Amino acid sequence: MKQASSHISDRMPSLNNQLKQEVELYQTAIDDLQAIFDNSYDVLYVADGKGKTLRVSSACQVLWGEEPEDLIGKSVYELEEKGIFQPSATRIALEQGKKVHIIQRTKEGRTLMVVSTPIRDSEDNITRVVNASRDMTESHKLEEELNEMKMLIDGYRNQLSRPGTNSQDKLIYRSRSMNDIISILPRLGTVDSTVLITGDSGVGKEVVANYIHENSPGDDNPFIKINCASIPEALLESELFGYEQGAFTGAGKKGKAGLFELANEGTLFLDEIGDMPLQLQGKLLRVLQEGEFMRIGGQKPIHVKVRIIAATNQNLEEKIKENLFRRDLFYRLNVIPIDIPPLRDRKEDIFPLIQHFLEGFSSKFNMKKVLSQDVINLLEEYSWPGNVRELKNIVERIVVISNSQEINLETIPSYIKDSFVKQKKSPLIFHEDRGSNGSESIIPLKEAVMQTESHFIQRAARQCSNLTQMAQLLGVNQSTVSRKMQKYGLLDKE
Ligand SMILES: Nc1ncnc2c1ncn2[C@@H]1O[C@H](COP(=O)(O)OP(=O)(O)OP(=O)(O)O)[C@@H](O)[C@H]1O
Repeated sequence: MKQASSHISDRMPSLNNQLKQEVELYQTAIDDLQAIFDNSYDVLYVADGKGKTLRVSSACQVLWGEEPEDLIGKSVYELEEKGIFQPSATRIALEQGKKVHIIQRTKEGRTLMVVSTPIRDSEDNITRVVNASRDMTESHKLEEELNEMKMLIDGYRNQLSRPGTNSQDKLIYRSRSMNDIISILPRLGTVDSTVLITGDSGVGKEVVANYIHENSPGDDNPFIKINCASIPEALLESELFGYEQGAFTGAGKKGKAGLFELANEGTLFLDEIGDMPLQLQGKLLRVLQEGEFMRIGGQKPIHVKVRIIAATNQNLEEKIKENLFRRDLFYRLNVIPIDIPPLRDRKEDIFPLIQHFLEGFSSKFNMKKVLSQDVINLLEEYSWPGNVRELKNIVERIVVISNSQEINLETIPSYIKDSFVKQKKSPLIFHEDRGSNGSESIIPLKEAVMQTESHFIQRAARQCSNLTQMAQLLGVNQSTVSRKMQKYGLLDKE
């Protein structure tokens, strides 16, 4: 025994040396591992089989806003509850007993992709969970921006395919009243003042709105239209202002940009503004005044620069009296009022419109159609309660149903012909005056001749664009037309 102990003591110096070397080796390995731990591209986080934090990279400060010493020793369950990270990858890996990939949000507002791997001992117990967390905040933001762009594109596509847009329609007019209106429109394109277009249904309010946009310098900026009467109130709000994710049951996962966002830097055409619900009128007024609004369920205001063109066929003053339209919104919209007269008050437009639609439908249906003079006279004298829309529909109808190349009176719907019978007036001659007792008044023949001349010259003037055409139509020479126009005060005074 004595011999043996002396033998060990003989070897002590060399054993000490060996141990020292091994300790140094371990120390170097630990230092290397620590360096890898701290400098790995992913932030590493190690917990034990109960979820207690054992070790964490020094970069944890950036991701979770905590120093390593504040985390080490703490349970991941406790940290998750405090919202340091949500959800805990370690907890999920322990629950599922296998490697998991999750997206984690941190209290610092970061988005992490975490791969959590459980390590098992020889008896298959989980002794460690190693998490590698990668900061995805930037790429997540990019993804959100991409989604936003996709939504914008969807919105634009939606608008482009939305039925009822008629930006292809040319604006046709010859009357003085329309000429006065149209002449100011190009100037409106250069300013961003709000325009309110009023007029009966079908007079061409939307065509005028298109014209303003197309004749403005920013005509390639968005021009978005919405009909406030055709969409239920709840839907109208989300269409106009958009919503955040989860704002209401059925709201899309990613939220949605509204038309105000889509129309940014461009024009939003609010058709049938008179039908906008009161609650939304307030929200619209705020956008007009402050240039900002919030999406439904949103917290942060969104700034937009949108030019508003609104249109209505209702009497907004009346609606204000009935407390159905906000007076302050009316004033804010009515900066540039445009009132389009009904077609019956601008008969000079009827013939060029007929010609325009006749050409359009003839070429659309691949037919060559002309109207008889009787038909033209009748259509010119009709009162067009549905205005240009009705005229367009009638022209389409008679082009389609007439068998012959020349469209004659038989093809005209009877309600148009009957309207003259009811009024006891002939579309082919001037209106008959009635005396105070209701009987037809007799006027001197000379005056009757003058009235007839004046009437037919006016009618020819509506159909023709120059004196030569008028002379041809009336079967006289140009100087006669000119002289008679002067006589009846029908020449432009300008
Ligand atoms: N001056 C015009 N020139 C050519 N087409 C016109 C003109 N005015 C109206 N139209 C046509 O008549 C139809 C009705 O016009 P529009 O939709 O602009 O009327 P609106 O006043 O906006 O009607 P509503 O009040 O019912 O919305 C459209 O097909 C349009 O293209």
